[in-house]
Amino acid sequence: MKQSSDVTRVLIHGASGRMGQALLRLLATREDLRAVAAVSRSKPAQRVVDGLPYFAVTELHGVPAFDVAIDFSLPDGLEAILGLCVERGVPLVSGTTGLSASGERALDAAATTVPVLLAANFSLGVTVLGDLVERAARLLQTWDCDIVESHHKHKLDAPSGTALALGARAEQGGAQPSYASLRAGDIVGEHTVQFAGPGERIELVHRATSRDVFARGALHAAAWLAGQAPGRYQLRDMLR
Ligand SMILES: NC(=O)C1=CN([C@@H]2O[C@H](COP(=O)(O)OP(=O)(O)OC[C@H]3O[C@@H](n4cnc5c(N)ncnc54)[C@H](OP(=O)(O)O)[C@@H]3O)[C@@H](O)[C@H]2O)C=CC1
Ligand SMILES: O=C(O)C1=N[C@H](C(=O)O)C[C@H](O)C1
Repeated sequence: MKQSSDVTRVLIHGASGRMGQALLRLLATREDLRAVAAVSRSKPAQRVVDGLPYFAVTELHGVPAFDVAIDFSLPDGLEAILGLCVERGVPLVSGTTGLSASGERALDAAATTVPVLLAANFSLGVTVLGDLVERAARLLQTWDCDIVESHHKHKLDAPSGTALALGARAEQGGAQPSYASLRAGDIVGEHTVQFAGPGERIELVHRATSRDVFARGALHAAAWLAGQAPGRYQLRDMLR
C-alpha cells in the first residue's frame, strides 16, 4: 500500500478522450497527485506532451511505475488495464459504463488482490440523488417510476450507466423503473427520475453542465483508493 505522505503517481487510461482530457487538465492543478502515463487505444500522435509520456494500449507493458490507474475508456478496454493493475498490485478507479456481466466479474476477481472502485457517475449531486430516489420509491410504492436520460450524440451506451445505477436504487426502494434515452448535441449528462401517481407527479432532476464534476470526483476517489486495502469499493464508501 502506498505511503500517505508521498505524491500519488497516476496513470490515465482513455487519456485522449473527453474525460481523459478533463482528468489531465485538473490533475495538473493537484499537488498530491502527479500524472506519470497517459494511455489510449490508438498510437499517440506525439510520444510526450508537456513532459507526460503517451502510450497506445498495445504498449501497456512499457508504462512506468504508478500508484493508481484511472480508467475512462470503453468496456473492451477494461480487461487490459485491469490485468496490468493486478500484475503490478495497483488500485484501479474506473468510470467506464456499459460493462458486460463478464466485465463486472473481472472487476470482482481483481478486487480480491487490489482495491477497485467503479462508479457510473462521479458527481456529488448524483451520489445524493441515489439516496433521494430510493427514499421516494419506498414512500410511493404504487406510483410509476420512469428514468429519462439525455447525453451528447457521441455516447455509445444506452441507457447510461447513471440511469441504470439510479434504477437499481429505485428497485431497492420497491419500484420497477422503465428507461428512455436521448442522444443530442453536446449535452454533458442529464437524468430525470419521475414518480407519477394519480393526479400528481414528482421529478428528481440532475444536470451536469461540465465534465469537470466527474473528473474532480474521480481524482478524489483515486487519492483515497491509493491508501485502501484490496476490495471492491463504491463512492459511498468514501463518505463513511
Ligand atoms: N463515471 C462517470 O462519472 C463518467 C463516465 N463516463 C464514461 O467514461 C467513458 C469514456 O467517456 P468519454 O471520455 O466521453 O469517451 P471518449 O470516446 O471521448 O474517449 C474514450 C477514450 O478511451 C480510449 N479507448 C477506447 N477504447 C479503448 C480500448 N479498447 N483500450 C484502451 N483505450 C480505449 C480512447 O482512445 P482513442 O482516442 O485512441 O480511441 C479514448 O482515449 C464512457 O464509458 C462514458 O460513459 C463519462 C463521463 C462521466
Ligand atoms: O458518457 C458520458 O458522457 C457520461 N456517462 C456516464 C453514464 O453513462 O452515466 C456519466 C455521465 O452521465 C456522462
